[in-house]
Amino acid sequence: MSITLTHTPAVAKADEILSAEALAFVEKLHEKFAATRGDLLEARTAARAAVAKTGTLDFDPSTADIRAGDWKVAPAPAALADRRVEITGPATPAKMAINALNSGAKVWLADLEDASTPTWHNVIDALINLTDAAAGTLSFEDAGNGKSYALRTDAPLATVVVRPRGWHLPEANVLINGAPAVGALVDFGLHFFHNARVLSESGQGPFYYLPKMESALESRLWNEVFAFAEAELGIEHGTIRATMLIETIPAAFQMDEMLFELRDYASGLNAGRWDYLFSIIKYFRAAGDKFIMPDRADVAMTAPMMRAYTELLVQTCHKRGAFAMGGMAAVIPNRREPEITAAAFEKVRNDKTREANDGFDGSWVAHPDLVPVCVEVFDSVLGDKPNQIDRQRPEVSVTADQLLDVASAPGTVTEAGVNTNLYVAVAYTAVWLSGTGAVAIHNLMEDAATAEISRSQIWQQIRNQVVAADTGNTITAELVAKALAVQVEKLRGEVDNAETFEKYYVPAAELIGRLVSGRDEDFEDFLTLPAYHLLSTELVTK
Ligand SMILES: CC(=O)SCCNC(=O)CCNC(=O)[C@H](O)C(C)(C)COP(=O)(O)OP(=O)(O)OC[C@H]1O[C@@H](n2cnc3c(N)ncnc32)[C@H](O)[C@@H]1OP(=O)(O)O
Ligand SMILES: O=CC(=O)O
Ligand SMILES: [Mg+2]
Repeated sequence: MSITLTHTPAVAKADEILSAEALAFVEKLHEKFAATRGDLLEARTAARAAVAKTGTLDFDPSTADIRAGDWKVAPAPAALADRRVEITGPATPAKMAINALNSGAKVWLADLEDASTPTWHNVIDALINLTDAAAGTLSFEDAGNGKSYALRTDAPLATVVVRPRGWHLPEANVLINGAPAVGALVDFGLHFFHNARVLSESGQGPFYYLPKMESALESRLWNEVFAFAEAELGIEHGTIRATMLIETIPAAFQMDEMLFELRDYASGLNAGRWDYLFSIIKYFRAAGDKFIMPDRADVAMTAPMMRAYTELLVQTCHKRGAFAMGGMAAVIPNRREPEITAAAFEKVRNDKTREANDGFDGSWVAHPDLVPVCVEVFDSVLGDKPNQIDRQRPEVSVTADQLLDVASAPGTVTEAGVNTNLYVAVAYTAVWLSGTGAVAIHNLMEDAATAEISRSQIWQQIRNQVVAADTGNTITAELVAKALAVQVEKLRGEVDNAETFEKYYVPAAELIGRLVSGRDEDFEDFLTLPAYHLLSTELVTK
């Protein structure tokens, strides 16, 4: 094996993160696990192809004993016993990390995934910030406005739970035997190497959120990675805790199995609603009318299929002694516009109230100003208790048909929805290419998961010749091409800087134009794969 860095990022302390010992550890992880990861990615394609043939999915009879068995996951460590509010956000720039740690949330999901563009600079700066946070030394001076940021000492900081990249993403700046490294193993490996011991000794721990998994075998791979990593660094077995996102449709059929595979490490499951919707569209994109998703703005968590998903998640988690974590309401406040903030608070309060009443143990917010809203709701349901894991849901009985009941979701497909999707998909992709992985667009948080819905919906609508409810027009490739041109011109008018527009918006529009075509050969498994190719070749953002 040989490991090579193609660039050294211009970040202070990069050399410490990329020390020879740390890189040797990452190399070992690759040696042992990269091939299995490759096989599992191929298995994803085969699994989806099987579903495309039958047009359905079901619980696996061969794992019925795991679903019926009486077993529990490892107990929660004290630092993760109360997760009533979790703030999510990127770990770079450092000011965002500090704002999240200081926000009053119990947990900070430090995101190297949906909310992060994996430029080499971002990856390394995030890892440096996380390492400084673990050491308690993180601080930041904003050169733009002179504002200083420091970790608060008057109240507890949020417990850090790091979300590495999903299994699919490569890391082009680390070559192992000449091939790009696995992004997830770079993120996890470097974070664990530098922080596992210091976090464990300070009453926290090496805690992770695991995204976008599609099968229990992928959880098994993480289990093996964790056991190996602990043994390699002399950390006690079972120190790591992992919360898995249930954000793909095949994973919804394997919640028990995924917890079982990671039972020494599992802390809970999270209902990652945005990627979940994307995954349903992706899986059933060519399966006809039964699976046509209404406009993104219409799909609510109260839709029958989303109720089935969240009810099953809470029931499964609590049966196994695991946390059930709620998801993200995408509305965000605006400090300059009180009416928008009031509307966001109201929507988030409703969303969290439903979750807390359903039995979730806590939930996510995207912005510091939403922390008190979520706390208030969960306080009122939890009372003195740190969580409600003891609340069993024996009355819940969810079937495969209910999980797949897209047809009963209220809402329609409209041309207005197509236009919004095109606008958002291009604008988000451009911002992503410029190095920022989450952005507010029209008072909604947009990240990789929400943008995936936007672009995949249009592909599905073209492919299935959906008729728009507002205009009566059939959504065709030609109609979308014209609509895209209009949205791109709108964006051109809104972006002040012509150079920025040419550099990021033009390639973003070209990419989205291809991805939405409705042709099989243009549907990419993840928007971020071709976008990352652009990033690491043509844009070469370091
Ligand atoms: C589908 C999923 O996976 S959801 C999880 C992944 N997505 C995310 O994590 C998105 C998290 N949220 C964000 O990134 C941001 O809130 C955005 C991009 C949506 C909006 O950010 P901004 O436009 O900067 O919001 P705004 O101007 O209101 O921010 C006010 C302050 O709060 C800070 N802030 C906003 N959101 C966050 C956050 N999530 N974490 C930490 N600080 C934050 C800003 O940095 C800013 O700080 P400052 O006053 O010190 O400069
Ligand atoms: O990661 C969360 C999601 O909703 O996607
Ligand atoms: Mg997600």
